[in-house]
Amino acid sequence: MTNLAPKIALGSDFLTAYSRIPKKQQRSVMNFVTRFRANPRAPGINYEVIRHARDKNLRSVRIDQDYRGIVLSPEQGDVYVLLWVDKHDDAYDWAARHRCEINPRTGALQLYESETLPEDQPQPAAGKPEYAAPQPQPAANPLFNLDSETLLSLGVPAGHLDAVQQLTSDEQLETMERKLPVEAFEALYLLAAGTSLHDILQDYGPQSSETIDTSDYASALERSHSQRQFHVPEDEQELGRMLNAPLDKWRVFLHPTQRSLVERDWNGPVRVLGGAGTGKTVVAMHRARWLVSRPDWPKNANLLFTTFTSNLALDIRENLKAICTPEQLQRIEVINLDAWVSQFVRRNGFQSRVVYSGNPLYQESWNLAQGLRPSDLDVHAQFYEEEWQRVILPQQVRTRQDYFLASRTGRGVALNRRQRADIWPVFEEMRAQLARRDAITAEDAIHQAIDILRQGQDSRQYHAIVVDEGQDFTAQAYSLLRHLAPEQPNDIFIVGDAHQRIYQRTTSLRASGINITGRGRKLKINYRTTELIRRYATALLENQPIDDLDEGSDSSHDYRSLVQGEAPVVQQFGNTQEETGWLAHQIRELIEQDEIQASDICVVARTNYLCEQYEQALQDQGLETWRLSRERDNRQHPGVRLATMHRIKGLEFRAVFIVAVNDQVVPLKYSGHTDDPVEQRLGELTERALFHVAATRAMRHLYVSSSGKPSPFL
Ligand SMILES: Nc1ncnc2c1ncn2[C@@H]1O[C@H](COP(=O)(O)OP(=O)(O)OP(=O)(O)O)[C@@H](O)[C@H]1O
Repeated sequence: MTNLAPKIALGSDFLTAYSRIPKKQQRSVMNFVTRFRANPRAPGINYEVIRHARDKNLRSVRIDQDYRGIVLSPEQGDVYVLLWVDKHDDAYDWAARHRCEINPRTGALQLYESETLPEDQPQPAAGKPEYAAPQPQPAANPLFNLDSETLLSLGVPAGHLDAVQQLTSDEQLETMERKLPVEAFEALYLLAAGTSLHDILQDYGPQSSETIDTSDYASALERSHSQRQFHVPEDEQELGRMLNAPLDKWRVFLHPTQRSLVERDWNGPVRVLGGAGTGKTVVAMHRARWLVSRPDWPKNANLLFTTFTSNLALDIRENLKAICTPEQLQRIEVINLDAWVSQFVRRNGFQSRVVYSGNPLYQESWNLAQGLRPSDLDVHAQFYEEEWQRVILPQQVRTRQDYFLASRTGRGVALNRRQRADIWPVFEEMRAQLARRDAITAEDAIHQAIDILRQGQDSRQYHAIVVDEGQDFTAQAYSLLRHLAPEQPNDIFIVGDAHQRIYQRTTSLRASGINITGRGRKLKINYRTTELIRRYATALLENQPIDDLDEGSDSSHDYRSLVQGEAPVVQQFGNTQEETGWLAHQIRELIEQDEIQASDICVVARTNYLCEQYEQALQDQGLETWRLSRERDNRQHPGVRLATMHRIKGLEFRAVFIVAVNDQVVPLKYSGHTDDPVEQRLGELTERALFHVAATRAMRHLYVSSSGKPSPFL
């Protein structure tokens, strides 16, 4: 397929190279790219042949006196791909070592390093699966027992088959990373890590049975395997956005497994799982953009993009600006669900304020309701709070009669009918006390919202809904969402990860009327943390029952990071003073030696009180600090960040210090002790999940420290 207008693509590596050159030259590159995009055949653009090039289709172009761009400019077709930019000699050197070609099996446009000259390169017949390159001598204990044909189908270039078949260890494979096309390395890495060949071929192998034309670059650019590395900007605005944030690769380069979730019609609700850092939020944002930019998106219809925490909603609102046009943005309403519910019920005449368990109005009401506890029931005070949270609110038990019928599955203490009758007044009183204060729980407010919708009092509807942090939504919240979007294709798209559930208990989508049968998917590549940090964080939840938001279970055995780096550092100290001394020293080293910005370092503690203490200690040692609040973290603001484990959810930092991981702190010894073994187990799971969330925020460096007796989790 050949388009009439020239096709201009930018490579991901081009943007990385561009981000590294001085600002002044970046301006020249910007001007050049704009001119180039307007007309790549303009007389002022001189394409120079590169001597000793491994790839005969690469040319250099002049940016200014010192800098050169490297462009893939094949003879056939009208396609130009900007691959690299650098100082003159470095650019030529880079160009001499690289190839950019269409893989004859997968059809992906691939960029990789090659040692062979074009004439020495073995050429598999395009698209024909009976490639008969000279079979290399396999190693005695090969890492991969795969024939050439299979390796080609995984995206390994013909010129590297021999080297791959000679590999005998993971370490050797890692040394080949730079030489292999990114997707071929990824496929081999995952294979070596234990993913089945069948699964790898599904994700990385040929995506159709079409015969690949290795000279048709325009078609190659349309394949999702190419689009993780190469992007054709839609217009001048998009080009500007790419060059203004060259390292925010998530804006344009989706992984094929991410893109396959975003750019397609789904015949109903979809649930996407994925460990921390696998790009769930990125996928959810692209999905929202894709939906509202469709030509058939109804005029005046809106998409609801909802989250559990308000902080994440703030971030998403900001980040959507980077990928959406103003018209698309107007169609997307981003709001955390509690805020949405609160606004909705108020608009419909209910003036109650939504309150949570830490709120003084809530606490006052609770204390008064506790006065009605029967004296002869031998249960701990905490039992009532648990009963309220696990039975009364989720099932919307409103009368004594309802309570007799309510399911108490999963509660550790059995209650007979008389006992239920005896304790019911406590909960009735709690609601009455809240009402007296014009307050309502979030759960009751959701119930009210559903009632309003059921009665047709307000007919608010969205054409589609996207949910992030799906693990923290209650069954009732999902019922509400079900009422807010008509059942139709592409109606609800949910991303979540129960390993990170820190606010609620298990959810069942199907029990809330959201049927995802056949539409459950999973993301497996962690883009954020190093593999060793990922493993450490995952081990914190080993052997714990983790659900899939829909009555099934989820495992993390196929979740990986391809980023190499140092192992997490775990340190134990005799007292807090020693720990904070070490902390300040490490932070200084990161800033001075590793050149990490203070604002890219976060110290995390279990409670606000601990955050205050550690903040003071750092300030005493002369370090500037910044406490993360409910506001969006503005990285322009200087200072080492401090946050609780709850607050750091959804964020990421180059270095994370989890401090005071002490006995009685992690897990936090609650003031209200529970006797219920089920509650104890779930409480511990939540504490582990919190620790896991904190650990998975670290991109490159993770430090975990304790003083005094360490946490049993260490
Ligand atoms: N296709 C991509 N290309 C480049 N970077 C990506 C891509 N997808 C995700 N990332 C980056 O990976 C990191 C994690 O992404 P994101 O926050 O969407 O993951 P998540 O699964 O929602 O994480 P968590 O559940 O831990 O909050 C971010 O820095 C994001 O920019």
